[in-house]
Amino acid sequence: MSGVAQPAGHGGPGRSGGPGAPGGRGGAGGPGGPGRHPGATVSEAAAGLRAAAADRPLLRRVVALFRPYRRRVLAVAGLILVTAGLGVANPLLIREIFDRALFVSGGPDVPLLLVLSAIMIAVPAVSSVLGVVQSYQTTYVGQQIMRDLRGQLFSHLQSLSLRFFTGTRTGEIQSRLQNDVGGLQTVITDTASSLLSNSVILISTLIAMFLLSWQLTLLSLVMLPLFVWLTGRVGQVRRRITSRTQAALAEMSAITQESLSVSGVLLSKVFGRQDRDAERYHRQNEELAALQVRQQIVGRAFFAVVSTFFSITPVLVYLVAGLQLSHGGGPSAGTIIAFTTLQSRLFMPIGQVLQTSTEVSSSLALFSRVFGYLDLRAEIVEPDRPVRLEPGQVGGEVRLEDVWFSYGPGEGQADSPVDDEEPAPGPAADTMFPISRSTVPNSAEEADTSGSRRWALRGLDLTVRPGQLAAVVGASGAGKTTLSYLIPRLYDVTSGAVRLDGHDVRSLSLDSLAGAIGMVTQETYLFHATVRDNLAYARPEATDEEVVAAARAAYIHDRILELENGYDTVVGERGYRLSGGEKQRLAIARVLLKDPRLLLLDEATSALDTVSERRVQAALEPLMAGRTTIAIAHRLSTIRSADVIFVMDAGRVVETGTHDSLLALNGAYAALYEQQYGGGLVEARTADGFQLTDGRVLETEG
Ligand SMILES: Nc1ncnc2c1ncn2[C@@H]1O[C@H](COP(=O)(O)OP(=O)(O)OP(=O)(O)O)[C@@H](O)[C@H]1O
Repeated sequence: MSGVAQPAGHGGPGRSGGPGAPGGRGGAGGPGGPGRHPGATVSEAAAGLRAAAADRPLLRRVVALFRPYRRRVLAVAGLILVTAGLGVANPLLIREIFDRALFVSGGPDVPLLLVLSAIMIAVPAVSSVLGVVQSYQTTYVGQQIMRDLRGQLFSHLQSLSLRFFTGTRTGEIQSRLQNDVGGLQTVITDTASSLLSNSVILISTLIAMFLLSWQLTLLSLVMLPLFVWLTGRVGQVRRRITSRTQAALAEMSAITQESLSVSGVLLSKVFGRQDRDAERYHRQNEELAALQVRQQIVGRAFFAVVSTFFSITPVLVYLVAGLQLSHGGGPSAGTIIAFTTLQSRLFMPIGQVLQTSTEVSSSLALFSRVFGYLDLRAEIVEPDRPVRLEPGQVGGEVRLEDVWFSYGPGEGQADSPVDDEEPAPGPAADTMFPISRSTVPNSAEEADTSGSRRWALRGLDLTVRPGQLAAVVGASGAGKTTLSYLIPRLYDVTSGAVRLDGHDVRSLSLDSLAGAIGMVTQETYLFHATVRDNLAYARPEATDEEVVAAARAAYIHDRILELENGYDTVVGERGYRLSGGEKQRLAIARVLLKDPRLLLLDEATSALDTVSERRVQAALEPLMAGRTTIAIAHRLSTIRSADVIFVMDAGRVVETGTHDSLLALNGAYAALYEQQYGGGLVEARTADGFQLTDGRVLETEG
């Protein structure tokens, strides 16, 4: 079976990077993924760098992101070279001013002083203007790349099957889209340009210093190893704290998503677990606050050390220059001033280059997390030359042939490594879905004992002819919903085939397949938008009259008119302002508007009260008319009027027939009819009782 997969070795989806991570350049926690324990540091950082070096393909991929913007990138590089180079001009000019214009025999050379001063004013002014242009270009390129990545990621995630979404926490997906991609912004805009500009500053400063005095330059470099060591150490500590900060941020975002969503709030209120959720949140919150304090302090301590170096090194230069002068040689006053000015330009770039190099591995980790999502293999893909079903020509025959389906080795885990997955059957033509029988047990017993897979469907065969109403009945967990998911390819079969009008659904174009099928699921999802927009989602080009006609047919029109703003009323996210039955009727109207040839209906009566139940039932009648309907049936009337009933048990169809023929069989269906429908007395079970077939209602207590 194929599956969406995440390349092994990258941080799991449970952790997110965060641009909010203070002090960090949005770096993630290194290739091992954040959230690692503090402890090993030098070897850890070294391993990170080795991993980064080994990650050539990743680097190439990162570089490829810049390709569409290469002209701008080149322009930025040019600007960086110029501005960083200009930086050494002023210190050198200082020497000229001191030695040639100010302190010369016969008094200052005023004309030269004016010329040099004018140049000294012009250089920083030009440099600043170029700096602004450079910032604009860098930010622009960074933002474009982020936009591209976000767009790609969003579209790609949309193309993934339900398997991915059932196996991944929503908070985590959001975190990758926002925090990880967001975290890359600083990496893209800052890391590369800061590496380049600091390198240029460093090299140009060193050259200028050597030109002024090689002896004093060597003296300045004596302190360097200590400085390098210290910077590296601080970098490691900061990186470790950043990793933990990101882990805390990701956890907090997942907790927020879980406990502050409508369903989450409902659940915690009903179970009285708000305190526990709050405590979990507070724990992470506290850790985050403590980590941020540490991060600030480490950063501050680092700058304290850097400024101490700044203060100390000129003193050394003065001392050595004094010694040289007392022996009759030594530099001029202008040289000393120019030299110490240059010196101050030396340490900051060294520190930043070192810091950037440790951040490179973090940045790569962040990239690999984003690429990890982009690399998740879309399970549901179109063949190269898909068959298009023209809307008017769909007959509506559905056939399942020896269908086996498992939610996967990881029980719905979308991001298990690719290697663990079996190869997907290549979708091409109808006859091109050979499944190695070795992957499919010969019998359910074999499947049971193999232990490696739980089969939700085991060798299902069924045919629903065009225009038929097929009822699927069976105990909870029998596989009814799963069966309905395979027809619109929300999942692909593990083996066997699902055919629509004789075409394997895997050979059809995805939009024509979606166009042919309408689905009313157990849980109705409504967007945070107006009633009209929610209805028109099915067919954006529908006229107002068509929308109203669909609502009327679904017996929801009058209720809509009672709402505050009628069709323009905004229904809350997930439609919480409407009752379950009203939402179902809206969902029915939505599908009516779409007018699909094939209807998949999950009749969820247990969430309705008896009054809504009757209304929904009335709404369903026009919906089922004139199309092939496969109903996961909970209403006796649906079952009785069905042309064919499939009785499912443990992933198999155990009986097939009409109501009468199945009763005569006196098997599983007859037992279900007796138990669930009181031998024909009960029409449907609802949240508050039983709807009886003679129209009466039996309310259960409580
Ligand atoms: N996303 C999933 N991941 C793993 N297993 C799943 C998933 N969804 C369903 N299952 C399992 O597959 C089996 C069939 O489930 P399915 O939802 O199709 O049953 P059902 O007959 O529709 O039940 P119900 O009437 O309660 O809705 C069950 O054992 C269920 O636990």
